[in-house]
Amino acid sequence: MALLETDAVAVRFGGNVVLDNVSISVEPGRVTGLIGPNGAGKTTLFNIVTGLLAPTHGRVLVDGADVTSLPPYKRAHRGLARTFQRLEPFVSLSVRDNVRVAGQIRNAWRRAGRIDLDKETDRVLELVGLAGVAGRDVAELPTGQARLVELGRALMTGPGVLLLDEPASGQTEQETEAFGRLLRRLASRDGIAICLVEHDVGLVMDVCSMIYVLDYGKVIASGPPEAVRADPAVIDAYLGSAEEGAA
Ligand SMILES: Nc1ncnc2c1ncn2[C@@H]1O[C@H](COP(=O)(O)OP(=O)(O)OP(=O)(O)O)[C@@H](O)[C@H]1O
Repeated sequence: MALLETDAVAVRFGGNVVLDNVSISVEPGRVTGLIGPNGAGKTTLFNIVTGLLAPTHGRVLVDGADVTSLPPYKRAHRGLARTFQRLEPFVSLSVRDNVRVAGQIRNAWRRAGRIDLDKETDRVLELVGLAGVAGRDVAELPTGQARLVELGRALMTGPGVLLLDEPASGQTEQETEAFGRLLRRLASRDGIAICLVEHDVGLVMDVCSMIYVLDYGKVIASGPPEAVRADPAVIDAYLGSAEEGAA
């Protein structure tokens, strides 16, 4: 069963329809891709899912429950976590403290099942590959590693659903390969339902078992990577130029 669903979500800004009848399902244990050209509405959909923006129509369901009218923090309590396209680390803190602070917040929410902060911080830093730079000031890190700090913070909340907005941008090729392995592991081993917005088509095709393609706010295709990659409408709207750009 899907852990996250959007049901016929639509949003309009003034007269501008930015999302139209968007229904997606994100299942635990899988990486689900959300791709499409710039301005297609991917970040807007994340904003609706996390509660930063209210849809004009439609619903957001987490584990079958309608959360459409819940504020962002209540959705976070239900296991939604997100990283942002624009990095927003706490620049005055070390890598370790950036990650640890998210665990403090988690412990403040959950009376039962509080985590051992130091132990969990160590585990997450190791998992995302930042143990070697834990003491560094986060402002000194290159973008690729700074993105891992964001991922580490999201993981400290113990998410059931993880929404990642262009997490590989600014990563080197090697970093992206390691990142792909990490995403697969988070899904298959920890059972997290991951939704990945990413312009690195190679990464998306590699890690996703299901992909939705948005164009001008509409889902124009969905399915496994092979089917999406071969779909003429997708090639026309996005993959032709995205893959040329990446080559
Ligand atoms: N608050 C807002 N008010 C008005 N228009 C907005 C607002 N937020 C987003 N838009 C518009 O909605 C459209 C979708 O933007 P969005 O950022 O969701 O696209 P995207 O698919 O994430 O693009 P990218 O790949 O460039 O990140 C764009 O045309 C954008 O200008």
